[in-house]
Amino acid sequence: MTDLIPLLPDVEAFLEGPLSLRIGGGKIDTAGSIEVTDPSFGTPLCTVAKAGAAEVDLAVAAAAEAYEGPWSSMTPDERSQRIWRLAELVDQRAEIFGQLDALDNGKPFAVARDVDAAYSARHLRYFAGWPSKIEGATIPVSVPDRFNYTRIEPVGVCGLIAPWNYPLLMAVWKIAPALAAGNAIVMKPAEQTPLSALYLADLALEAGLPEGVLNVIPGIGTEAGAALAGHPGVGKIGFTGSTATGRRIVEASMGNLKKVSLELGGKAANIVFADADLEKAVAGAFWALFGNNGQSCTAGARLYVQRPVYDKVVEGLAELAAGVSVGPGMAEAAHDLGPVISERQMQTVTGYIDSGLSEGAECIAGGGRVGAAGYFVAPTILIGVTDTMRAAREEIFGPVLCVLPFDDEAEVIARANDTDYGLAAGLWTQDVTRARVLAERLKAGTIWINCWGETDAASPFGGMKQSGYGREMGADAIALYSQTKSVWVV
Ligand SMILES: NC(=O)C1=CN([C@@H]2O[C@H](COP(=O)(O)OP(=O)(O)OC[C@H]3O[C@@H](n4cnc5c(N)ncnc54)[C@H](OP(=O)(O)O)[C@@H]3O)[C@@H](O)[C@H]2O)C=CC1
Ligand SMILES: CCCCCC/C=C/C(=O)O
Repeated sequence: MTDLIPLLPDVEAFLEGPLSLRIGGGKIDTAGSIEVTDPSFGTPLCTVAKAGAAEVDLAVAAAAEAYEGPWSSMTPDERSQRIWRLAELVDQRAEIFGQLDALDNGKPFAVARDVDAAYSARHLRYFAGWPSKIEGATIPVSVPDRFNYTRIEPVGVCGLIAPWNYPLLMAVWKIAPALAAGNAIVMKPAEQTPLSALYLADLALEAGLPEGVLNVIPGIGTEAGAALAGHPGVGKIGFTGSTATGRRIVEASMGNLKKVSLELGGKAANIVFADADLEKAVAGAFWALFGNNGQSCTAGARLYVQRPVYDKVVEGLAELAAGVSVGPGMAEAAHDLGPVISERQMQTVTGYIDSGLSEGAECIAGGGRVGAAGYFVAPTILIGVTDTMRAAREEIFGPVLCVLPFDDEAEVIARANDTDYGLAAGLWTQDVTRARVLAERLKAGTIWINCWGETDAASPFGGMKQSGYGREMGADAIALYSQTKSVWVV
């Protein structure tokens, strides 16, 4: 029997509910509900309200009212102060957020608190600085006796759709710039992980955001998500999730031609050259995939290793895999990884392992489910993989690393780019010229050189090709949630 961290009284009270929709500053109950599962045990965790199309209408109306009313009439400084205050509250309640994400996502509590919650607070703080810096320009037009300038204005109501892999952080990646640009929000968290977003909506009121500025409506993607994406009152959708769902969102958005930004799937190539600092490269490549249990769009899923160091790298990876500990999100004992998100995801992931093995790959670590309770998959390393195998081409989104040897630079660039995705790529080398050339030639929105997974609220993040479009974070994220107006004066 695993000892579990006791629930904080605030978390117990929150889970007792009602876990209603947060709309217009109020709590709205619904006829239907979502049963949320604890993936660490595969048991029921709680029941939350489920938004349908009618509740999406309500939430969009509440957001529109808040946008037209108190939110737009605040000065940039007043908006800044409220976003900053929200950041402070996220920091102060990091333990609560940590427990909520550990419970419904399964990630280790310490990670949820020290990474997800801490980065979320930092993200909000960065964007809290923006409202007073969103500047238009005076334009040197060649029309005599005319003055032309631009205003950067909010879109209005933004629909934000989040995934389950970083429940709080992915929500905040969108909420923070959308608020900073002056928009009102309807956020739909993933059905598996609605808790931290609901709690954030309560904190937003405490931080002084006017009622209706941040509405949070748990619901099913094909119902509430689709209704939001198709809603004529929504001017912009910010989405993170699968490429397949991204396509559906674009289709649904066409009715009113709303702006859309998409942060989608990936199958990142991570390249270890023979001249790399191997100790760093092996550990870096290991956690590039196994961090967050492989459930990251940026996971370094295709590890290309130059042939002279291939055996040594494989040996190092296997040693690291043998030392990894897995456990329930709320386990008292420190551990590295939790379960995958759901029984369906566990089947998907183990299915990819089986498909790799049936196509001729060899498993040198892990290989399938761990235990009979909860959705645990052992960290799995496949060698003998070829570029054409399904496990090497498709996004697995779980703890499965494919290791592939290569000979020279031109070959590995071509193989790394031979994918429909283009979110991230990385390389390990001590040759600066090679690093510069690969940074140019790899077709991905983020390139990591001698590191992996670094992100910062100030640095743009997003994909090329079918990994999506639009850049979250930094000045680019403000542009995603703004529109430019040109004003002519006589
Ligand atoms: N890029 C990334 O970070 C992510 C990639 N994925 C990939 O997607 C695979 C499947 O995971 P899944 O959770 O189904 O991912 P989805 O892309 O379907 O889910 C992401 C979000 O989109 C919502 N959604 C689903 N269908 C629609 C729709 N038609 N219109 C609007 N919103 C919708 C979901 O709602 P709900 O879940 O409530 O139904 C969820 O909030 C994973 O195995 C992984 O490969 C998944 C998550 C994140
Ligand atoms: C601690 C920061 C992790 C950010 C990882 C980025 C992944 C995004 C995604 O999976 O959507």
